[in-house]
Amino acid sequence: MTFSIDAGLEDRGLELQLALREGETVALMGENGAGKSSVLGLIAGLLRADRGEAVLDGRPLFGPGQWLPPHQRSVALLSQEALLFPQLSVLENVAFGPRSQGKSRSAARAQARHWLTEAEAADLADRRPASLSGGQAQRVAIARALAADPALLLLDEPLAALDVAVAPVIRRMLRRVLAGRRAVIVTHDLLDALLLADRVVVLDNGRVAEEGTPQQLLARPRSSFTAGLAGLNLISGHAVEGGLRAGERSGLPAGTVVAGTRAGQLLDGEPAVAAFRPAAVSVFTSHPHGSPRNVLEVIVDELEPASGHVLVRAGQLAAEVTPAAAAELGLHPGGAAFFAVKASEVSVYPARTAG
Ligand SMILES: Nc1ncnc2c1ncn2[C@@H]1O[C@H](COP(=O)(O)OP(=O)(O)OP(=O)(O)O)[C@@H](O)[C@H]1O
Repeated sequence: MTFSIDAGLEDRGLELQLALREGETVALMGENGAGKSSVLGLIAGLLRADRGEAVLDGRPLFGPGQWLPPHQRSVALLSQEALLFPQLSVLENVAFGPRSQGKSRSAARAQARHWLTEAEAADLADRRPASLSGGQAQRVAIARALAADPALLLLDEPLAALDVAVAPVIRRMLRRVLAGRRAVIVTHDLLDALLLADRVVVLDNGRVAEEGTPQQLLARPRSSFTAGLAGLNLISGHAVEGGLRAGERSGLPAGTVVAGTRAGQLLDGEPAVAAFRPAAVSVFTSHPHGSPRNVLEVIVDELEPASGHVLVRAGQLAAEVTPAAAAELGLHPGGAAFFAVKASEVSVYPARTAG
């Protein structure tokens, strides 16, 4: 029992392959505009692909000459906003799915009560949507999505519109109901990925840039997006003996070689990345000649307070210094600086996941 999609949608720049195992929850992440919501739209049947197909448990959702309308797909889409039917009670909202699948009124209601209980919203059964808080409405929306017994659940930033105080409670509930369930969750939040997903797929410009367990991506990020989540500096380029020759997209002067320690199988000339912690970077305002370290000349973009430290941002790089050091060095946006990092602090590994 699997789900797979291999499809393209030209005017959104989408071109992707994605497959889910039985019971697997995948977090779809990436910068704004990377195409995450469009992928959900294709799967749910709100958008039509220009090419390709999607198959859910052996049934084509769409493909050459095939098109299943959204309500026949056994796919439920939950968005940021709960979008409940305002004229129906909470119980009727949740019973709507089973009822339209032909269940009797009493069976549909029993199923609705079950899922309201699962979503920790049983006490809201008789309320009208207009009287619910954002968190309560989202619980009801989750119960409604599950009550339809979808073969695939799609969640588009389900916690994004919620109060910061409510989101953790709903996240915990989602963790329980998503366990062992096949789902795709679009999120910007690392916590959602860590707590809700078995696997993370990172989209960049409509294509899969990277994938792995949340732990794998955080330990060895391969895109600027995941490096940002992991709080690491990332330089992309090609492996050379003893390190990495920075590529054009690194923002470093052409030909810059960053010395580092190889992690994993890597051949010279292979696309690779170098990763290091901002805390491993020492900052100087004049060139630290004679240093055995990598020395990168940068222009400071901004200084950002970060829990007891100051993050010195320069292009795609960051260094962590103490507030006293930032003051002493006279660092300021637009000023030149040198970032020095020991080769032993720099991990160099393949830019692509093996396999
Ligand atoms: N209704 C639309 N009509 C045409 N193009 C759209 C529409 N919505 C999004 N796009 C374009 O499709 C591409 C993918 O957008 P999409 O909303 O899927 O990305 P996303 O990763 O979900 O972004 P975000 O994190 O900002 O929600 C972008 O180039 C976007 O400008």
